[in-house]
Amino acid sequence: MADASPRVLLYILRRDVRLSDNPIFHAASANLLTTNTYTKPVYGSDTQIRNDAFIPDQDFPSFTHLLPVYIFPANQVEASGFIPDSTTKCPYPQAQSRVAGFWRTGPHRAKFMAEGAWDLKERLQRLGCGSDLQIRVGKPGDVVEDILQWYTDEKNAGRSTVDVAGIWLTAEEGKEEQEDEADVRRIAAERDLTLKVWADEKYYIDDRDLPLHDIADLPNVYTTYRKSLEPLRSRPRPSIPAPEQLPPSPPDIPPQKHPFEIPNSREGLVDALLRPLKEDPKHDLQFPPQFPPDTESSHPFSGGETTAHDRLAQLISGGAMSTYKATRNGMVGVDYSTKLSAFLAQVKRLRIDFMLVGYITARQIHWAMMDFEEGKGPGEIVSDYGKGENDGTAGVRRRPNDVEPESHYEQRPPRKRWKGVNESGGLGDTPERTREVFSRFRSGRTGIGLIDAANREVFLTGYTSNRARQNVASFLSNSSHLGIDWRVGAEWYEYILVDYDMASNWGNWQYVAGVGNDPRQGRVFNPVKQALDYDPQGKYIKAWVPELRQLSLTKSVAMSRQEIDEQKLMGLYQAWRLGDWEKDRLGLRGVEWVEWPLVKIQFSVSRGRGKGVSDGRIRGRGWRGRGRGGDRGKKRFEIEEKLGNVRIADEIGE
Ligand SMILES: Cc1cc2nc3c(=O)[nH]c(=O)nc-3n(C[C@H](O)[C@H](O)[C@H](O)COP(=O)(O)OP(=O)(O)OC[C@H]3O[C@@H](n4cnc5c(N)ncnc54)[C@H](O)[C@@H]3O)c2cc1C
Repeated sequence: MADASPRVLLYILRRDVRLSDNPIFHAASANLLTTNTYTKPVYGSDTQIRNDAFIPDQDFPSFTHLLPVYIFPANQVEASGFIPDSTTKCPYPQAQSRVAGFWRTGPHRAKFMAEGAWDLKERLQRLGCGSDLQIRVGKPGDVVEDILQWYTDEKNAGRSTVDVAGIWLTAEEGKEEQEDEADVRRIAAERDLTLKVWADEKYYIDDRDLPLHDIADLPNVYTTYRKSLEPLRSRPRPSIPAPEQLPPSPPDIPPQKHPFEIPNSREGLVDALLRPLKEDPKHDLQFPPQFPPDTESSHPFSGGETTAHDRLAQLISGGAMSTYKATRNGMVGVDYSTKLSAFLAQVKRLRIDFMLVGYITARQIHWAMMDFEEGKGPGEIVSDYGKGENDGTAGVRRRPNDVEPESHYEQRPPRKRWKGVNESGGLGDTPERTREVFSRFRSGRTGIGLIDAANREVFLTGYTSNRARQNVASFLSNSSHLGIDWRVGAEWYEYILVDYDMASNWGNWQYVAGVGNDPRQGRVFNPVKQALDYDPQGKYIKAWVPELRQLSLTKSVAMSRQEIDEQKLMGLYQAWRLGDWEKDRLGLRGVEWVEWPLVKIQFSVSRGRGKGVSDGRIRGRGWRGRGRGGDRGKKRFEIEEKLGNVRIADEIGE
């Protein structure tokens, strides 16, 4: 006779917090099929299933129940907010960064993660098969140990009949994640339990389809690698549909171990994550940015698989996906770029690949675009519907993503010297002064309009465009500007970004700071020139630096003809360049970031052979980058830069 004891499979979720395109949930659902407790779901006719990924094999333990557990890892997310009694000490060290001591997860991402976990909990509950997500906090090894020990104790005491059948989790290659995995592996071995670490099934292009035999064959340059994979449209494997049934949660569920308590609402979860951040004055700035009136966040989304798919549908049916190539360098509004990064980023990821995985997968985005290109599904009113790959969808497939493992950044030989926040970088700098400068940088009070707008935006919303990030990273790390240790900037971004991803963040910072795999060295962004190019009417700067909103940027040149006043524009880009009369009028006389900017960039726009400036970009001699040559003749301004012997970059990567 079959053993009637419930046999529970423990599934430790990491950054695979979604129901669809999730190989483990799919396999657990397939396990139901093999144990014939329910009828096989009928999937849409075009949906192929990744048979080779999840057909139960001999490694699969037999189980009757599934216990999905999502853990807020205590080394990355501050756990003390889950302790209701403020006199009890948290058993874990504070989750702070190594160089500058920031919290590793700031308020925007903490909220997004809580929302995402809660969304999955509700999605599982809505299946109506008794499945549910358990949320825990701690070191993953400790949480697994506690769960297993609790079942052993309960069984020994005759209070439960549940046996643990095995543990499943997905592989991750970050250093910390590998240590967690090693802990779980050891614990499973000590208890003679089956552990299955699932191979990564979630990349845009599956490992098995890469044209490489060995990681050593990987080109150093991203573009070379990407070209080796063209055409991208034919590459990804089908994604996996969401299961319609799962094994139920076990009858007995271990509680969260003392001293932590898990709130039983989404709001409670958000509060617990935010409490330590609110209570710690250390990261308070003297002048923290305030949300400007009438400015809207470019990233108004909540976390989770549900919102991710809503956003994807909206991008396709609203046409933004098709216009992506033309708009992706924008900075104002929700639709100039996809804003999918935060949904994708809830996974740590290491190797070079195209996109990240979390609440939604790159494959899912790809297949939604394929449907659109082939005239299936939503988007009928968009002109490109059914007409194959267009510039926009091709552009999304090609987003660059050259990354490097977090563990490597400290091992890189220092090719440059930077100012340090804890000790001098050996440049005659003092840490106190560097901290002061860095504090003004974070507050958006450097005096450089584009940088200040970007830093205020990211502080207030957790998001800023790729264009802005490139400028900010260059401004902080480059010796022509602030020359501060780029790792401090990367840690700040780790804290503040809603879409922080280890690989994308550290990889991009390395790249911009000139310590990455970049065939061209010595890139410096001139944020004034960049503002001219990408914010020619000052809309972005005015949105986030409201002190400058009343600055009129036009002048009359003839009856009823207005022209951009380049002197005023230069004043918007660097307020120290405003005349005293204008400063008085705007109430900016004596204001630190106006009168004493951290950097003065000598940059002028002088009339060339042509005349006037249109509402488009102003271009200068020697201009490189977007639309190279295409606008020649339309705008005739000459731009003089006096940044010394440095190369000015317009574009990073592609
Ligand atoms: C200094 C710096 C730090 C960054 N930190 C992060 C980070 O922590 N997390 C993160 O996801 N992105 C990071 N980026 C990359 C990029 O800025 C964001 O991915 C992008 O702005 C997110 O907006 P989006 O989803 O609308 O992008 P889209 O332009 O719509 O691009 C689509 C997707 O492609 C990927 N992508 C786009 N650009 C890049 C890029 N340059 N590098 C890597 N992936 C890219 C993202 O997954 C993005 O969602 C960083 C860039 C810089 C310069």
